[in-house]
Amino acid sequence: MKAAIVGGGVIGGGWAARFLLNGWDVAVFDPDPEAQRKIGEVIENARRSLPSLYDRSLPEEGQLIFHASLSDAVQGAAWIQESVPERLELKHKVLGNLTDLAQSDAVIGSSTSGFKPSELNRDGGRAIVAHPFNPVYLLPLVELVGEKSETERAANILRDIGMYPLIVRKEIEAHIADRLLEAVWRESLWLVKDGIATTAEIDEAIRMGFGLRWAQMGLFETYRVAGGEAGMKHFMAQFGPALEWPWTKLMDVPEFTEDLVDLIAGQSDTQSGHMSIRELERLRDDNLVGLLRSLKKSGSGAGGVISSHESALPHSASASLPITGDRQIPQSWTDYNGHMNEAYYLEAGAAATDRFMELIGADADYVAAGQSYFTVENHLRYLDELKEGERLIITTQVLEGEGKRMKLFHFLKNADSKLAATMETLLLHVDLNSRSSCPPGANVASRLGTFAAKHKNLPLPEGAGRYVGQRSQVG
Ligand SMILES: NC(=O)C1=CN([C@@H]2O[C@H](COP(=O)(O)OP(=O)(O)OC[C@H]3O[C@@H](n4cnc5c(N)ncnc54)[C@H](O)[C@@H]3O)[C@@H](O)[C@H]2O)C=CC1
Ligand SMILES: C[N+](C)(C)CC(=O)CC(=O)[O-]
Repeated sequence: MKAAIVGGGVIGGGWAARFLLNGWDVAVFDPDPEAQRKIGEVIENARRSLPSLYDRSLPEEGQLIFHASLSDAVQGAAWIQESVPERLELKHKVLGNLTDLAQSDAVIGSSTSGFKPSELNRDGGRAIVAHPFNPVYLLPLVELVGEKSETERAANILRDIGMYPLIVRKEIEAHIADRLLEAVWRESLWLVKDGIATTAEIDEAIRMGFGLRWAQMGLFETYRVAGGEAGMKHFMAQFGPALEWPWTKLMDVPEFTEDLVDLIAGQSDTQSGHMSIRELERLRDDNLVGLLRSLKKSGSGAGGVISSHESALPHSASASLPITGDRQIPQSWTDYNGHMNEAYYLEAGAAATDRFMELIGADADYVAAGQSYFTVENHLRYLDELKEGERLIITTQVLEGEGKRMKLFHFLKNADSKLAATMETLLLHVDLNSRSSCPPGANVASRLGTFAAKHKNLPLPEGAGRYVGQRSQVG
């Protein structure tokens, strides 16, 4: 599949990375002579962060091509994303050209933060609004506005690349999220202008408090909980009157005088000027990956989107030993020594055991029906360093698979097939109701038996059966 990115700045670069890392070929058209360098840097950031959200590998990267002509860029594209600056006359010109050049079944999306489809298409265009959030390669939300069947078609494509399409029921300036953001932005500008708070203090007010809540429950669910046992009605009775006092400046907009711009830009330099924009982007991305990975555990908010995208990604396969893990090492798995922390070798090995259980039919349904395996012993050997962003591939050999016992040997290798660790793990089959060991069901026993019989012909892996501190036999 091919996507064409028209305008490759902050947002176009993010779109390019999102499509590319999900296996699409990407063609870019942007007259800026620096566009290739800038997009290259955004894609580098995306490569170190997006795959770290997943415990499976993403599809192989597509091809990235820069074109000097708009018609070459859009030729054969199934998705065309316009991300030129937010000026209506420019959007009209570009979207008009795109309507003429695009293949008839291509989705044409506009990244516009505020214009409505009826404004964008005034000169005969056929674009829908596909409004993303920065960084586009990590944040799933895309607000879709436009004709129903077109937005539904677009939503399916966006889900396939791990995004969360939110179809907006009626067109309105600034859609949903930017209306909310603008209210916070407007109030913040007043607080700085009136000398109430600095940019740094406002950012602390957000990130030390409600910013943390919003990522996992949003506004209404958070306030429902804040109403205590009496819930939303009590919350509204208690805080409703304050809306009329009012606490806020509502629609007043402070004039962007030179003084106000200097004040805000100066405070922002004091607050964050010690880091370059690229460094700030990497800090933001690492934090987002950590937050999103936590949300993934509970399936909350954007974490649920990543889990459902992950479950649609194919597992890697091999002819010899089964592949039970194929993933990128997230930055959050590394430690003060600059490599993957020992605890995460166990996490990766445990995930490989879970995957092997699925392969023999001891999957989520089997567990829900009351049977499972418990790990009773592990032996991990740390043989080589693994670094942030490296690919980790795990294969598994069955050493024993009879009756209640299942002994597995996981090989943890990097992309160059260098062995970084081994994990030998002994599990017992259990009845989850009685919490005691028992033989597995016939299907699981048979599938495990097939693996065990096949792997019996393989040599015993070097290191199998070792105890802690055993001296090396070599040399
Ligand atoms: N920056 C943000 O936080 C967000 C921006 N948006 C929207 O995305 C769109 C783009 O914004 P940014 O990426 O921030 O702007 P930007 O200024 O970073 O990038 C715009 C790019 O468009 C290119 N361009 C200008 N004229 C062009 C033309 N005729 N054909 C092709 N390329 C052209 C420029 O060279 C530049 O690289 C706007 O509509 C904006 O409202 C949406 C979500 C967030
Ligand atoms: C400031 N902005 C209106 C361009 C912001 C957006 O449109 C969305 C975002 O990523 O914050």
